[in-house]
Amino acid sequence: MLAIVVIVGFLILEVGRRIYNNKRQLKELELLSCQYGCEPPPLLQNQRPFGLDRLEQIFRADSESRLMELFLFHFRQTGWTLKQEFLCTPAYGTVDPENMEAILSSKFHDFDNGPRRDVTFPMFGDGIFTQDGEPWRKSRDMLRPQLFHRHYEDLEVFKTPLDDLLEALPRSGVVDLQPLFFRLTLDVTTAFLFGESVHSLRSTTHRFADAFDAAQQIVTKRFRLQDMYWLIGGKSFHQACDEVRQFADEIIDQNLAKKETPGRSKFLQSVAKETEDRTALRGQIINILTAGRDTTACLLSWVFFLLVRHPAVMKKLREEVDHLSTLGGQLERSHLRDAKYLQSVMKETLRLYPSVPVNTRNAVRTTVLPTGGGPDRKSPILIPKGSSVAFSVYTMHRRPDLFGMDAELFRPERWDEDMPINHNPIHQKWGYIPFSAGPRTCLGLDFALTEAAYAVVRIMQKYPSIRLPKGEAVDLTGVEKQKMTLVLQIKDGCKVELEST
Ligand code: HEM
Repeated sequence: MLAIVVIVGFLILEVGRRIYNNKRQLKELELLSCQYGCEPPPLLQNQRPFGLDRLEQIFRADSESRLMELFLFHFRQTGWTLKQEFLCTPAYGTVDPENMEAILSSKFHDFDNGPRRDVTFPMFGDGIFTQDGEPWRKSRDMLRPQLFHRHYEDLEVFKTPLDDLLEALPRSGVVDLQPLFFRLTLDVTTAFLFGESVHSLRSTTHRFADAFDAAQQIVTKRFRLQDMYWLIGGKSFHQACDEVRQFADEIIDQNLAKKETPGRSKFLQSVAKETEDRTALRGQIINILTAGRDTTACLLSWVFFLLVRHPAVMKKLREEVDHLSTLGGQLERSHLRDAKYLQSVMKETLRLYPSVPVNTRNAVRTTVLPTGGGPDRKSPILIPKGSSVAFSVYTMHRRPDLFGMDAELFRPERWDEDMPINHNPIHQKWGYIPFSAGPRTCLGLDFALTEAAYAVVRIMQKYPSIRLPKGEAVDLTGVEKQKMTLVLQIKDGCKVELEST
């Protein structure tokens, strides 16, 4: 009896303590709100208790391959910054360049990556992508020089994988380029990191790629559940992660054992020198492999998807590629950078289809974002400690007030015009961020654009005719079916009809 009284008493005290803390926290938040002139952002209305309809909508839109369209609709319906209640937890969303600047740069220290580390750790291990704070800073300082363009200025690292890709393509006929681009970028990235490609374009068995894909698929599902990620895992996940790790270890061992030979990876040797042990080295390598493979494969897939649906753009690009072919000598990175229209085609593709279309950060302390609140949606908003803020670069890149009334159209020429985004320095810097921006901006930006540009040129040089196959759908941009993993893929692939001379 006494025990029951003690337990009940304890429960009453605990509930009282929580109510008191909540009230105190609310009061503190109100005070801060007043101090900074904050007003609440518009609330995405729920139709069902606990925001269950939100979860339902997300699963339905995902199964219909139009998740990005749903997010775009939410922002258009509500405002460029919004709040939503999701399973009793408030969460924020924004596509305002001013807020992006705060989250990614001026208030960088108020945010971290939230559950990202726990969600991905079994697969990625410890590395730049899964770290925050001082360990992240150290990784970034160590990796940045390894990705300088002088390491691939002569394009040598891309050459053999591209030869293999062209070999794998038919002389003429219809082919789905998307899976081949995933193999290409795996071969390029492993060649760069390990000094030795896994040659997935040459072989019929893809042990590493299969394990990598299997583990990554589960990681994607864990991401969806955020704090409840631990519900998904299980034996198959850990098996796939073990295989990724085993494979990485094998290839690292082989490479480190090599003497000074051309096949020896400078990247691996340099990172090994600065890394404490094998586990840390493996972690960094898997992190970069993940960052570099799918993102670039998606860029290439969307480039060709759009080109075959826009013959005038294809024609203009071909003129530039033909001009490059007349230059003679070896193609170099500088030639690709000077190919202005090709650069605009890639820029426009990443505007409409940024490889990382949505991302999140978590507030590590209560903070203020500069805009999105109140009736005019221009007042600062308060972000309480622990809240997540999602940002949809996909939606921001389609804002007509930033890119013009034809923002939904694929038109590379816009990059030579005076777009609304150019009229405000914050918009100009933070309104177009396919590679993110600020202290955590992508370290592989130049590598990726060089790789993709080289692939486009080599493919177009081999095939004077690349067309849309008969029967392939031509939808408005954004209406086609999309597959959202950690990156944005084309659901039905990128089918093109090739014809070589
Ligand atoms: C079209 C291709 C690519 C796109 C669109 C892209 C985009 C991005 C984005 C949006 C981020 C920020 C992620 C975040 O903060 O949550 C990022 C980070 C990163 N990317 Fe890329 N990326 C691409 C290719 C590459 C390649 C090829 C490499 C390396 C070979 C690479 C290495 C990295 C690294 C190391 C980071 C982490 C930076 C940090 O946290 O400090 N990326 N990338």
